[in-house]
Amino acid sequence: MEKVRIVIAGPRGRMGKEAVYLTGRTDHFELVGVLDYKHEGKRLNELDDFTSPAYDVPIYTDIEKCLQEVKPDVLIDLTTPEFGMFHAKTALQYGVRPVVGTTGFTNENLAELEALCEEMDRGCIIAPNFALGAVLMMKFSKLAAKYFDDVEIIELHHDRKLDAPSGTAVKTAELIAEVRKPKKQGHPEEKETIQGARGADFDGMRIHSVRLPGLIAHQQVMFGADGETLTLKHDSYNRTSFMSGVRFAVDEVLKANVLIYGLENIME
Ligand SMILES: NC(=O)c1ccc[n+]([C@@H]2O[C@H](COP(=O)([O-])OP(=O)(O)OC[C@H]3O[C@@H](n4cnc5c(N)ncnc54)[C@H](O)[C@@H]3O)[C@@H](O)[C@H]2O)c1
Ligand SMILES: O=C(O)C1=N[C@H](C(=O)O)CCC1
Repeated sequence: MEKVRIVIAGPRGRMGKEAVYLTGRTDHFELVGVLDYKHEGKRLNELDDFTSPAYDVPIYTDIEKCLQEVKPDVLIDLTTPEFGMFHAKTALQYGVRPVVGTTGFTNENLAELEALCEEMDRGCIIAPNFALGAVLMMKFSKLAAKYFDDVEIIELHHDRKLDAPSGTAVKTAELIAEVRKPKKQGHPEEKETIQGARGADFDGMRIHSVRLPGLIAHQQVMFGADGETLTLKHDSYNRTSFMSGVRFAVDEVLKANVLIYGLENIME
């Protein structure tokens, strides 16, 4: 089997580091370079967390130079929305398929990438959550929303997280909105005595974001009806939990020539 040539953007980050280790333990993956905003000209294995010879690859700060020199098949981005968008666009323009875990993309970003995939005849996967259990929680939430119109999403993350609500919560709300009868929840005359008490409003349903040290990534989707509640809950206790989804996405993006937003679209 030919190896998949991979570049990782954000290799020193919490997720990027796990993705680098994933390439080290996956026989058909080959890390061929990384993209950082510093350390140009160094080799990744010169840095403390990556001393294995498997990580003797160049560090680039210029994406175009990186793509021209190492010619990857796939670029995995785990950075920030601003750079994630720039990396995904540039990769597609070079015929390289992006797998993006970075969250915080706007609908305009998604539309732009969708058009670029079509123009370049290349796939791109944007996965707000790579944990397979979290994807199932989202799928089950959509199923439950056919029967329950009242729902609140409570997402809980570590306190280093930049975006709120989480990409997972937004995606869950979007999936629910596809099937839920439109409804403004709560009492029609309810008033917040402290601003934000009822959370963010998405199509009349509420999203609550909790940020605490000690947490990694967690979500509860709570449905209510007369005399009953149904709670769907997922917890990631470490970042290795995301890596089977990253491996799956890399294998799938090679077969794709369109934008895939969410692993639920390719998980049967
Ligand atoms: N899809 C998922 O399953 C999933 C899981 C966890 C986190 N995330 C998302 O992934 C992203 C990263 O999360 P994290 O916890 O690893 O954050 P982090 O802050 O630990 O890592 C981000 C890394 O990006 C690097 N970076 C910033 N600008 C860069 C640039 N221009 N070029 C190259 N590297 C650059 C930073 O140096 C940093 O190391 C966030 O958007 C987060 O929401 C997604
Ligand atoms: O740690 C993060 O940041 C995470 N972000 C994703 C999101 O925004 O949904 C997925 C889980 C971890």
